[in-house]
Amino acid sequence: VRENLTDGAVGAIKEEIGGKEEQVRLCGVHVQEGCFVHSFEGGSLSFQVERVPLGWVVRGTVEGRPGRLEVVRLPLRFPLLLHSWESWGACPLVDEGWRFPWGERQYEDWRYTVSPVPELMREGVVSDYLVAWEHGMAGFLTSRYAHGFFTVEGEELVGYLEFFDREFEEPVPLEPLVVLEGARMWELLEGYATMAGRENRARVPAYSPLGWCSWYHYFLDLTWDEVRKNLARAREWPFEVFQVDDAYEADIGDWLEPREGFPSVEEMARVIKEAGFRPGIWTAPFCASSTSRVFREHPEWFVKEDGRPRVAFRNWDKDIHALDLSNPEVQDHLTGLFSSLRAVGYEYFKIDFLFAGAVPGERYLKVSPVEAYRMGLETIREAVGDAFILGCGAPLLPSVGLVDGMRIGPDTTPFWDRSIPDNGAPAIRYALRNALHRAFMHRRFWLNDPDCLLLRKERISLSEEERRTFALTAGALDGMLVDSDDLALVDEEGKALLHEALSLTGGRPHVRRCGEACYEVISEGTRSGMVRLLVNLSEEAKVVEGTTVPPHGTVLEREEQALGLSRRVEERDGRRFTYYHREE
Ligand SMILES: OCC1=C[C@H](O)[C@H](F)[C@@H](O)[C@H]1O
Repeated sequence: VRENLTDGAVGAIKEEIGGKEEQVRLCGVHVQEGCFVHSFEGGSLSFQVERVPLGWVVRGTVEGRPGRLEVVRLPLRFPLLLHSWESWGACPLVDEGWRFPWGERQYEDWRYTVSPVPELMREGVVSDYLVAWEHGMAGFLTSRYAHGFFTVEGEELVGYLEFFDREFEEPVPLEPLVVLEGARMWELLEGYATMAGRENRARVPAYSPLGWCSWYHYFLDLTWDEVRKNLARAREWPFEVFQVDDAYEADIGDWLEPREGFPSVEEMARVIKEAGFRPGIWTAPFCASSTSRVFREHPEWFVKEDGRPRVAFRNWDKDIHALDLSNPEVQDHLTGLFSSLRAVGYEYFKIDFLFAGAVPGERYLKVSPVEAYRMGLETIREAVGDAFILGCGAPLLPSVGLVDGMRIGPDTTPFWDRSIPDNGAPAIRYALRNALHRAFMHRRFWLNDPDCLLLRKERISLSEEERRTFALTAGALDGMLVDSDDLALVDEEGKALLHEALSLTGGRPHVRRCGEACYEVISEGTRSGMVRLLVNLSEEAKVVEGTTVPPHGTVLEREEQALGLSRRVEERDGRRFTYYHREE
């Protein structure tokens, strides 16, 4: 169905990028195949440039004290797809003159959710890990030592590797960089994600757990009684996982101590398992509040600033500190916590606010924040074995290969957007936009989690159309489907919507932008054959190839009939070949 690029389109693309190639400079060298050495004050970089289909790959090693290393300069073309370093971060398509819409107190209390180098986003435009434009993209394939990002500088896009104050006595691998041009943005992003997924040995579970989560109905007002009520009703639903979210714990950081009114975490797991579900639990494992026992008893375990534990962010009306994940005692603490939770029966771990593990500061080992973060995540991965890990509020590229699912957008909300700025704050509209803009990561990095479905008609300010838009988009994108309602408030229509979303999963989704805040998702091989979903996130109706899509709405076309296609299936060598043909 996805028409190939016509000769004219290829010609136009070549025209657009032709001649700009010599404007691509790598460490100051005009891009060309070969091996190069680039010296900087305090060290040197040896790199090789290799041509690949549609672009270049740069690999190499770096030693000494690189600090913030300029790697590439590219011609600047708007509109730009900007990318943010962690789950909740905004991924907008922007035009010249755009500036990040900082919220009130966001810089003081939340700046490290925006970027590990937030000061840059105050003055200019930063895109973390990758950046893309109509027919091109540039991106780093790994983030093991350094944080890779791009800035807009005059008429150029400049790519950097931030090593913070790290010094390397021996050469270490450079985070490989790819520059791809000559096809549509979404196709290039899929190609990039395939390369990066392989580079990081991505974990992609064969199936996506269907579940229930307490957060988006109860928030911190959850009671054990409400958990048990939903557990009883969940038997009438197709859930496998039943996950208790934030609210059960005595304090942030004291995960094995239940809040008053809750049983032990062991008892919670036993009750959930006895009801026939796979127990899931939420933690923010790299965080501890200033009032927590773990912080009071081990202040030396935390990332410092000028010798004192720094405040990584503020939430829950508290100062939250970040565990120093390079400290062996902290790693032992995390191993003890997660092996205990695994031992009492938890099979699904939603680990949240992970960005805290990568905030800059003074640590036990002289490693970068990125290295420390990966030490902490590797510790949890090893402790839980084959259990499912859902990352959240997580630096994305350093997490590939260590988590099974990943939240790829801001929190959903029981309202559309209430004119909330597009800066990572909770809003279902931007959760959907991120799910569409980051669809290229799905099943290449992990399973994408667009956040929870809201199916209830009461105590919610979403229209039926808006609830349907989220559910069907999550399904068509083959995203994780986790419901978050008081099940007593969900009627048969709501349950049917979950099943309709489920029927759209299992395919290979491709996203194409078809106008301002309007998208086409085509997915082949879903549970209901090929589907095409038009999604309109804007405030006015949009017409896409003759089809009118309502504001905040969708139009779903199923199967080949709706698409004017004939289908032929052939079984050969034990494999099924499905051919779709459009009658001209
Ligand atoms: O505090 C609970 C919580 C915080 C973050 O926003 C997560 F994204 C949201 O899903 C919820 O788990």
